[in-house]
Amino acid sequence: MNEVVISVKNLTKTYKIYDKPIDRLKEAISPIKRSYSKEFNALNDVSFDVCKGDILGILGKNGSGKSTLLKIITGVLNATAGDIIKKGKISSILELGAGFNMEYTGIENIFLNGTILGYSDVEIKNKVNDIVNFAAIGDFINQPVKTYSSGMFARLAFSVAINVDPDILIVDEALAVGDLDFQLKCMDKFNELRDLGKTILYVSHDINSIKRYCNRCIWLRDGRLESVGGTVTVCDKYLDYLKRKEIEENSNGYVISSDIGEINNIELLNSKYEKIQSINFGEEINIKLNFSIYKEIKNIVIGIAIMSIDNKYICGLNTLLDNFDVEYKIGMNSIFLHYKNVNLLGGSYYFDAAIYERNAQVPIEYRGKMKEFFVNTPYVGEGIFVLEHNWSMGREV
Ligand SMILES: Nc1ncnc2c1ncn2[C@@H]1O[C@H](COP(=O)(O)OP(=O)(O)OP(=O)(O)O)[C@@H](O)[C@H]1O
Repeated sequence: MNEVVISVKNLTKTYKIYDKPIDRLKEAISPIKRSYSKEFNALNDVSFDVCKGDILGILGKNGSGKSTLLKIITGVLNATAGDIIKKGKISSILELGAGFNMEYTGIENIFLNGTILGYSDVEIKNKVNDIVNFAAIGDFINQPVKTYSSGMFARLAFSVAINVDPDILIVDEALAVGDLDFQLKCMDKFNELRDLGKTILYVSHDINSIKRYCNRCIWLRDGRLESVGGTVTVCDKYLDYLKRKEIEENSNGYVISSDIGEINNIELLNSKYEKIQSINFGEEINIKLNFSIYKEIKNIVIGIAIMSIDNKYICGLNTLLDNFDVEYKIGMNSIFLHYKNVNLLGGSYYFDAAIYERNAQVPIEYRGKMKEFFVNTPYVGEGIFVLEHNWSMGREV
């Protein structure tokens, strides 16, 4: 069991919200202590642990409470309730240069920040050269920071945060500071800290970068901890949630029906024809579609499509395209569709199913979003699916 370096227990942060600015004053001077505010929980009973060496990704939409959580962890904000236990020096790139004094020179600010972090003068002197070289802002290092451009300011602040040898580093989307050279240096430093086994808390809206760097994730939703666990699982759940939010409610279950036939249900089966609830990446599966035909009709076509939950058309197959004759009888029928390798990337998808007349033009019955399924995928690629592939250097395969 790894050593826990941050333990967050039942953390709640409550703000008072006022409809009008004047209400704040009215409340402050009300002789009968009348309330003019509503309470709002930016964080609501959040608990999780971070272990030494974890790179914890923090996911959540705008306003979900990520910065509030990080500010409480770094100590610039107090919680309303709950506890945090922290072990080690925390350096944060959360509010770049928040601890800087604008009248001081760059060098003086390096000492100021180092002292705030608890380093002695001698320890800071040993780090100054690294910080100055990393920031690479030339002679400006001896000028007051109020004369800096915003880019220079960010470079120095970033350089201090990342070079002070923290035990725990908090990075908030800020790795994209400065020009390409500086970004590459930052990424190298980030990798170096990771390889040294430092603990990193990383907030980003770029889910692929979270998947690339983090081993664990938390997802905050409206101030509550919605999910905590392995990166791929939490990211895929979060992506599903984002996609679902995007699609309109009324796009659920598009149906066309007639009295000629009916689609009864779809079953998801593994290669041994046993029922399954979810699919593992690359798995061989079978789909059993049960349908009924009530009236004689010349030839029918069966179609099954896979749609992503944000309604992208992933793969549509039908018996006409595959030259497969559907030999139906009046009454209940079953047809099987065999997929060899389901190389879909992780997340939720739907099956649409349809019965068409012989030209696959007119639907006898169409059932949209008929069955939802989930694909479990390790982090093997980005996008929607992974084509079978291999790499080679300097020669054709
Ligand atoms: N001082 C404050 N008074 C009232 N509400 C606040 C205050 N500070 C933050 N909030 C609210 O708390 C919620 C959480 O804010 P927070 O900045 O933590 O979100 P976030 O997840 O970091 O968002 P983003 O991704 O946009 O940075 C938001 O609804 C925000 O409006």
